[in-house]
Amino acid sequence: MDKLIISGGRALNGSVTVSGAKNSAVALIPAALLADGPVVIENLPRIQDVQIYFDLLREMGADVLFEDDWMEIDGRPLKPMYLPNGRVKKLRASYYLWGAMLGKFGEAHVGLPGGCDLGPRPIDLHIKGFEALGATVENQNGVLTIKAKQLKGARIYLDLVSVGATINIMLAAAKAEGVTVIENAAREPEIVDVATLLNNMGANIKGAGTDKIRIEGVKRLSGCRHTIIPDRIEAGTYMIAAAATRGTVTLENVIPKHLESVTAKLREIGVNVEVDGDSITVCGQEKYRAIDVKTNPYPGFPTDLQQPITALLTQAKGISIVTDNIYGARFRHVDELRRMGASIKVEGRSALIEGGKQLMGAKVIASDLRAGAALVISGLATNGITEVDGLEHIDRGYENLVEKLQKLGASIIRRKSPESARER
Ligand SMILES: CC(=O)N[C@H]1[C@@H](OP(=O)(O)OP(=O)(O)OC[C@H]2O[C@@H](n3ccc(=O)[nH]c3=O)[C@H](O)[C@@H]2O)O[C@H](CO)[C@@H](O)[C@@H]1O
Ligand SMILES: C=C(OP(=O)(O)O)C(=O)O
Repeated sequence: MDKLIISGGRALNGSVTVSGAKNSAVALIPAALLADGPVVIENLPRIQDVQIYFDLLREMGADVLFEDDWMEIDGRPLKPMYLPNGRVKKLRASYYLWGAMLGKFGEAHVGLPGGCDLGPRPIDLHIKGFEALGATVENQNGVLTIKAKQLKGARIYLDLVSVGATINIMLAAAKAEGVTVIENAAREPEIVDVATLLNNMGANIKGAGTDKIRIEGVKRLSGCRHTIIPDRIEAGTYMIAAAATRGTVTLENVIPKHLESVTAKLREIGVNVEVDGDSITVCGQEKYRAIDVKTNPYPGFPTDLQQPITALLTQAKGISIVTDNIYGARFRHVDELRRMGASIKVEGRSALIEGGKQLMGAKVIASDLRAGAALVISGLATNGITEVDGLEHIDRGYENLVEKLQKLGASIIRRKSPESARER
């Protein structure tokens, strides 16, 4: 397997352009299948999750072209085929094929998804949503068969705020008969992005970005062009990396509003953050304060930056408490940070970090995407050599990570395994 080799202790300096959002991309691609015509999606990140989706669409028989940062998708040749596992297990967002196929054909046969192992990731709310729209849902050996003669709009209250369930219901309801109202909907920017695409395709969706979304079903959706929003999680990762290495980094192509919770928490730690139009400059400082961080649905602090900010807080003198209210077991990075000398205790859904100790380079393994980001940040900020294994997780969500960090002055290389060197 490939590894990252980081020679840490150098400040990151310069500017970095943020890519299109992973969690939008992987929802917009299946959404495009609902159109009776070609949809062009621009600003797509070149990441593994997008590549897997591209391969999946080809496997399903869609006409699809993927060049540079855009993809043209024509779902007209598609048939409601059986997708039990294989690629659908390689990413979380294959769950959107349930909503997209159900909305398009009135039936879907798609296996349970994969994605980051963050502890239990139930799908009961997705099922509840499809059933409320009049579908039957059967789980046969890990494959969901979802069917409806005619999807009918309904009022659906989500017991928990769920990004995936909110988007899946929007996909299924866009062409349903009548009006669907999602209450306690997720408000993440990626939901607004998906609603924007669907509306450009001819859907009638109001309220995306609030906790009440109203979808009036339409008969037909057509092709259009859409540009993906910037990835707030990628941006947040570089903001935290700049702070951890005491560098000065400007992030270009961001929507600062999407990063307000991150900006607020970095300022509380003592990092200087300046916002200017669609760029943010982060200026690291010598000394940091220990703080508490609680993850919550948007606009709260994102769980996807919980692991990276934990890495930064190992440098803040005192005790910080990081609580993950979304994924209470998302702490597999902690053992690896301990290997680097961090003093962190996990109690329930919180990590207690005794910061201010000098970390050291070590051989560590990324157990999931953002654990990988946390380990890279620690490696960059720590004197000595850090080797990060488990790159298949990092590749799922960060476009050109090594190149972007090298441009900021980091000493980081990807060492190819003999197998992957042979493949090239
Ligand atoms: C592809 C994608 O967009 N992934 C994101 C999405 O994941 P994902 O869509 O899987 O996460 P959800 O927003 O659905 O999960 C939020 C919470 O609801 C719970 N839940 C969810 C669905 C369900 O049917 N039942 C249930 O109990 C989950 O266990 C979790 O505690 O949102 C997460 C929370 O912001 C992010 O970490 C992921 O990066
Ligand atoms: C958890 C994440 O992704 P996924 O839901 O795709 O596994 C993530 O992006 O941090």
